[in-house]
Amino acid sequence: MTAAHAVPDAPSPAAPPPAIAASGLRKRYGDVVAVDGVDLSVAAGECFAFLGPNGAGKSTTIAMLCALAVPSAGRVAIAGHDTRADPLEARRHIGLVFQESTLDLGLTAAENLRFHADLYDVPPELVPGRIDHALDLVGLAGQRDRIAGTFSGGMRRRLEIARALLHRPRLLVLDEPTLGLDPHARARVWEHLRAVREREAVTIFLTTHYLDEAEQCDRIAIIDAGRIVAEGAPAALKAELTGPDAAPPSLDEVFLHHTGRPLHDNPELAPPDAAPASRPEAPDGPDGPDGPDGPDGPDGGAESVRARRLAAELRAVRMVWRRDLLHFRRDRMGATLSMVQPLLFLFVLGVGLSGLMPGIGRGSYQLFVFSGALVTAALGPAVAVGASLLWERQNGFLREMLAGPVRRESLLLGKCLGGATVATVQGTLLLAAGPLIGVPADPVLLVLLAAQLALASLAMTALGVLIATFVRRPQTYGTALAVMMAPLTFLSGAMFPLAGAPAWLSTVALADPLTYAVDALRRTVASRLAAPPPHLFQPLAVGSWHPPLAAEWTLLALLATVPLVWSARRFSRND
Ligand SMILES: Nc1ncnc2c1ncn2[C@@H]1O[C@H](COP(=O)(O)OP(=O)(O)OP(=O)(O)O)[C@@H](O)[C@H]1O
Repeated sequence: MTAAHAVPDAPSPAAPPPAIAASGLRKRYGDVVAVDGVDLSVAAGECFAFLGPNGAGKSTTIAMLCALAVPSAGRVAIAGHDTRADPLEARRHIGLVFQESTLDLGLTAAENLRFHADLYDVPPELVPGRIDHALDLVGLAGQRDRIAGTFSGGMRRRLEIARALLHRPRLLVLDEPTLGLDPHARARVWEHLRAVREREAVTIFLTTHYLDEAEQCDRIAIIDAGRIVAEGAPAALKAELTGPDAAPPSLDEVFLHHTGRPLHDNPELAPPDAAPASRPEAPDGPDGPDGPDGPDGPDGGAESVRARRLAAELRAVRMVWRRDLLHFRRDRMGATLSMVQPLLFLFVLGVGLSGLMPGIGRGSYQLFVFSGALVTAALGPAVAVGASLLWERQNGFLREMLAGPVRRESLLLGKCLGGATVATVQGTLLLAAGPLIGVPADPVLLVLLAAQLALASLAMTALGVLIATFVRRPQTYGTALAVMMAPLTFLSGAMFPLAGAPAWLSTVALADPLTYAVDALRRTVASRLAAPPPHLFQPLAVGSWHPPLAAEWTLLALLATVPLVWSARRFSRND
């Protein structure tokens, strides 16, 4: 990957800005200085390899280059865009392939690409052509409708490369693109990277532990203990070691000379038998269905930039929301299981407990617990969003979303709207059981209940997401929920009238957000009943004051927005 992409000695006035211009980059984690004053300049069109032993600072450097970690000192500009001043614009010009897979393994190859296109605001009319082109480029044209989870490791990597190229970035960053692949899969990845190089106007910056891969790049930098210890074309680095006339050493020896240890002291990373295939003929083909820059290139004034960005944020919200709905539609088992508890609540507890309460007919009691069953139906899917955020943050698609050119608030909003929609649908399904227990089949009532469920679902989702921002492991979140769910449901008055409970219990119940959701739904049901038993259907009391229904709605709206804003602030991009 050398001759056709030589680095210019000095930029001419018409030359594009460097793909990467980094100066004095430093990153400190507590006492650890991970990166210690790195300067890098990678020209547009160059292929640049970043080498270093484990822990040298490669991934940290990549995180700073991609505006995913804020440098402790120093600056980075990507294609002329400063990552501090305008991280979103800088990210628009980067296609990033993480070290670990960030595909959504439950979606097809084409769906993964489509969601990426939405995230990066690719004009919708261009998306089908770009998907075909990108899949073709990495040899996956026949696999577009296959679920990504069924792909081999090599195919996943190639799909990630296709995905990273979909928005036509100026810079393709690959963190160990062939780590863990067998020699054949490794050679295939490189074959396609070369095709990318030939056919797309893209700069490639990659880290690798394979020196034969680094050797194919225009330039190499070796980083050790956070500092760049050598930089130059592979041939020049070798020549430096021995002088121009002597037999050139291997890149291994160059690495050993600069770092004091061989790159492959980790046996897992020893060079495999098969080197990547030699450079193939440049494949024929267009720059892509819409030319090298595409029609979504840079455009005019500040107004149009603001409008474009707002549209991009809204599109990202819709993308995250649609993705959650797609998963819900595919997960029939999950949807069915989460209806079991509310049905038990309504038809088993509703019948069983009525016998324990003297003077209460079974029918009345079932009507009474109906609102609690609705909240229970929505609660499961609502709080599952917090868990899914943690799982996806740890090992999945969320990392891809966080690397995108959209604000984290948009991602969280999309996630919360997705969870709230699923929760509302689940609750609304239970509404269908209402007439069986005497809830009037009144369309106005059903619409009112569905609207309240939607608001309550958004509040429960946002509260779950907020809790998720305080814990690191999904398991911890699961434990926290297991501890909290039963008391919160019990205290909400879902099963017994709070008016009849000891004063201290009714006071504690006021701190439970579910109380307001249950009460608002119950009051709405009662408003349509001919003669609701007054001892069961007493509205919530705060001292001697009965807050009006509108106050409960307002509180639920606040319970939705405050945690959402709070979690957005806590939602760090870079861990
Ligand atoms: N979030 C973090 N908190 C504390 N220390 C960190 C963090 N991330 C990285 N480090 C430390 O910074 C140093 C550089 O880590 P980094 O992951 O950048 O190295 P690397 O060259 O990418 O390593 P590898 O080849 O193993 O992926 C290491 O000492 C690492 O332990």
